[in-house]
Amino acid sequence: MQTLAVDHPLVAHKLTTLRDVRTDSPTFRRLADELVTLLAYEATRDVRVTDVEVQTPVTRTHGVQLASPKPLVVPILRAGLGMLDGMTRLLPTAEVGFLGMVRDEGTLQAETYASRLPDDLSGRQCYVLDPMLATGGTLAAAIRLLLDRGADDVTALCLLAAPEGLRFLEDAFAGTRAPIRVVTAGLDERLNERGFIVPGLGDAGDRLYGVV
Ligand SMILES: O=P(O)(O)OC[C@H]1O[C@H](OP(=O)(O)OP(=O)(O)O)[C@H](O)[C@@H]1O
Ligand SMILES: O=c1cc[nH]c(=O)[nH]1
Ligand SMILES: [Mg+2]
Repeated sequence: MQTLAVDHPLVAHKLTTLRDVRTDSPTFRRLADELVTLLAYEATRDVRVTDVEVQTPVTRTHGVQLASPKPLVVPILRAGLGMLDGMTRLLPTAEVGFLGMVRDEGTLQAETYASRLPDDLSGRQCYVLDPMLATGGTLAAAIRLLLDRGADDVTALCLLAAPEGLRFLEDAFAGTRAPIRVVTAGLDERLNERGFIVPGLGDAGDRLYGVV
């Protein structure tokens, strides 16, 4: 597994405001959206393309276009929905699948309550969106679902990742043939006793959409 923490002053600036407890939901949503577009630039570095010819007003030349089959973007509900527009802005032709997952705040185990994905993901590059990689249980279950359907390349985009979660994913997918990458805007210190990322930004779903 490869991990990339995007090191860029604009990313750091937006992430700092996102963390701030005083940032309200509308601002949080806008910043999350902007951050994803910056992360997506790095996360799609290996997106598959094919060579094409293009006629400019001056001459014919060579270029590329996104290859088939189209990439699949998979936001993990609820908080991952806040990253979808920022991603599809950069990859407008991608298809979108959905996974609904919730972590039991007592046991920290992830449960899948909704799944709307193509049955066959053979040869598909998949981009999973989830702002928080904490214990890694949610993301590991999501990546496993995609690999089981044949995905051969999975990149997760996270706003924050904890070292514990990254280690969990490393162990879970050690020896997996398909490339697996995590691209994050911030690599935080640790998890606290409630499984929250420290310093973190709190509950991403609540900050985006309100406390449920
Ligand atoms: O790495 P983990 O320990 O599994 O935790 C991370 C998960 O927890 C949060 O979702 P939550 O369960 O709060 O659902 P929500 O998006 O509906 O708020 C977050 O959005 C991740 O999906
Ligand atoms: O810090 C955390 C951990 C899990 N889920 C969140 O939304 N925040
Ligand atoms: Mg939540």
